[in-house]
Amino acid sequence: MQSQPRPSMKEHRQPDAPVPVRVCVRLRPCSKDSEPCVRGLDSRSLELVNWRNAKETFKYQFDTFYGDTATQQDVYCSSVQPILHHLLQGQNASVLAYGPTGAGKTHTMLGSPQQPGVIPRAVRDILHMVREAGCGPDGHNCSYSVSMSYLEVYQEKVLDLLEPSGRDLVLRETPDRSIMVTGLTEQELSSFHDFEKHFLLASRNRTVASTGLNSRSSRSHAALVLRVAQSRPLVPARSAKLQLVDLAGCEDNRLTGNCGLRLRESSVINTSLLVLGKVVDALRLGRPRVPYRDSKLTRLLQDSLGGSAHSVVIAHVAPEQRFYFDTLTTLNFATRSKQVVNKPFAPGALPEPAAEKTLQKENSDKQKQSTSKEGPLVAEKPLGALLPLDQLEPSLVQRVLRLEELERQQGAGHRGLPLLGTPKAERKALLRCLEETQAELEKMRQQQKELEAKELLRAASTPEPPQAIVLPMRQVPIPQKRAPPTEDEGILVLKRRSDPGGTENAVPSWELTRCQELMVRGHQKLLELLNQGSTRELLSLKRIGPRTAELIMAWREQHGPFVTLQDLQRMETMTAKKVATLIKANTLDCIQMLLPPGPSALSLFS
Ligand SMILES: Nc1ncnc2c1ncn2[C@@H]1O[C@H](COP(=O)(O)OP(=O)(O)OP(=O)(O)O)[C@@H](O)[C@H]1O
Repeated sequence: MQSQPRPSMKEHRQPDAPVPVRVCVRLRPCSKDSEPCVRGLDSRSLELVNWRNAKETFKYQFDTFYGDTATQQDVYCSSVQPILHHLLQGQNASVLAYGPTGAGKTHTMLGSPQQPGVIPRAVRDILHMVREAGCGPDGHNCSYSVSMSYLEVYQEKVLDLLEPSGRDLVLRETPDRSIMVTGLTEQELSSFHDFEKHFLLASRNRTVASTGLNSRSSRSHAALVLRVAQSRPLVPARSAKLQLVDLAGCEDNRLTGNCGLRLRESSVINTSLLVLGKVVDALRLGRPRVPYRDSKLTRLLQDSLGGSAHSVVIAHVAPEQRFYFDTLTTLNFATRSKQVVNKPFAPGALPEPAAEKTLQKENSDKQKQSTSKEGPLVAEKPLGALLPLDQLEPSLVQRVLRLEELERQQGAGHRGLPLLGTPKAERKALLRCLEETQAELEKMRQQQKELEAKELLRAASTPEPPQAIVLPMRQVPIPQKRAPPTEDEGILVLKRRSDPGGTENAVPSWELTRCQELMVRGHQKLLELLNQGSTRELLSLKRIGPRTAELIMAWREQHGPFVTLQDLQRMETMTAKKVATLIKANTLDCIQMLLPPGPSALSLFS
């Protein structure tokens, strides 16, 4: 099946005619030691292996597909350059680089001195265009000026990169429904040299770090904003902006090996990209509420998606099998983005509320049209390298199933976007299982709340436990079964009795004391391991087998870190009893990790 022919960007349009978001996909070259699971078919389509059936592939079609041999010039000339002239007409434009970490977004947007990307090329062309342009769109003499701003959205904060202050800048909607960042520095550009000077300095302020998948991974979404202002005698000045956005990549933290701060960053990045997906869905389905405000990123991109800009999404995919899931989600995001329609207008020509309604309807009509004609198809010729099911990580299978469930909830399954082509009966069984799990989870959450409430009450009525010191012990047997007559949990530590009148040769005497503080620290250590430990570290804990370790990793990725150890109960298959046993089995070991090396006497009781 073929997609609707999409209007070329160079076509003549009515000034306020709706324009679909243009969507391109770029495939990064495959690393030497890996087999690809995706390949290009022609200049618009590509195919991705169907992991369920070795003989099938999913086929996708976009406005343009750039294979692994496409150059920076190819991408720029056919996808970005054609939208720049709109800036001189007072209309906004944006380019969004989307895709998983390490798939080549920064390469496309920024490139290198040898292979300059979209940003330097666009700046050079815009400066050239305004120098050449002698008159405005209506033929009157006018003068243009160009300025730049550079910002990043890091951990849900909008930060100025040109003059970094660490201040979270406020996003506001202007009367012409464009989004502006208050207090963001703007630098006038009169030459490319000016741009290089400011941009290079500002780039050092951008948050990048090394992860398991990319030695210079962007830890934030970065947007370069170029503003082209027109001024004419006797007419109010007007301006248009070009947003060039290098989105941070969605991250599979089993592959990145992220922990600590990197893991927290990753969780915020993944959440904002999730909201981006919801915005795209709301727009394409013509929903009355579009959740732009649910994240800073989507609020910033309000113009670009469903707004007034001429937008291009360049989705990036990595061909290696380990990126399979990310490739699948990226291609599906890109497919959904094709159904978003924008309505560019020049400032001064505000869209009427009625016109906005029409735009939403157009989005929804376009969605109906394209879903009945497009979508991943099963290709006749299989892609050589396949991903056998038995080699797939269980967590990958879980994520795919979750995706299917999402798809079902959005009602897209029957409209030509089947992700995996799961047979109906199997899909039904899986969905039933997912529903049961959801119900079970809800029940557990309730139990958790009740437990927490009880715990709070109990803590409030318990007096402070006595302080105890842990001392190294030599040749002193630990009485195993002696527990103090109290219901409180604690750690037994062997402590030297204070012996004020003792002589040098006196045999020291010892006593067992309960120490709650140590246990709290042990629990904290355990929580830290559960939140930041690698799969190997998780497996080194007692009562954690491969499946539980996988579940913990998947949970962390989807929901962020556990706040308390009791949060473990929110995971599938973890009952309150199992969690209690797990905690008890590991607390002593965790305390031992905190103590200086050497023998010590500890015993746990509850
Ligand atoms: N089309 C390409 N041709 C050659 N090399 C590429 C291409 N795309 C990406 N690369 C290389 O792959 C590596 C990762 O690319 P890049 O840093 O652009 O990924 P990214 O998607 O921006 O990742 P992150 O989201 O982690 O910042 C870089 O070394 C880059 O030079």
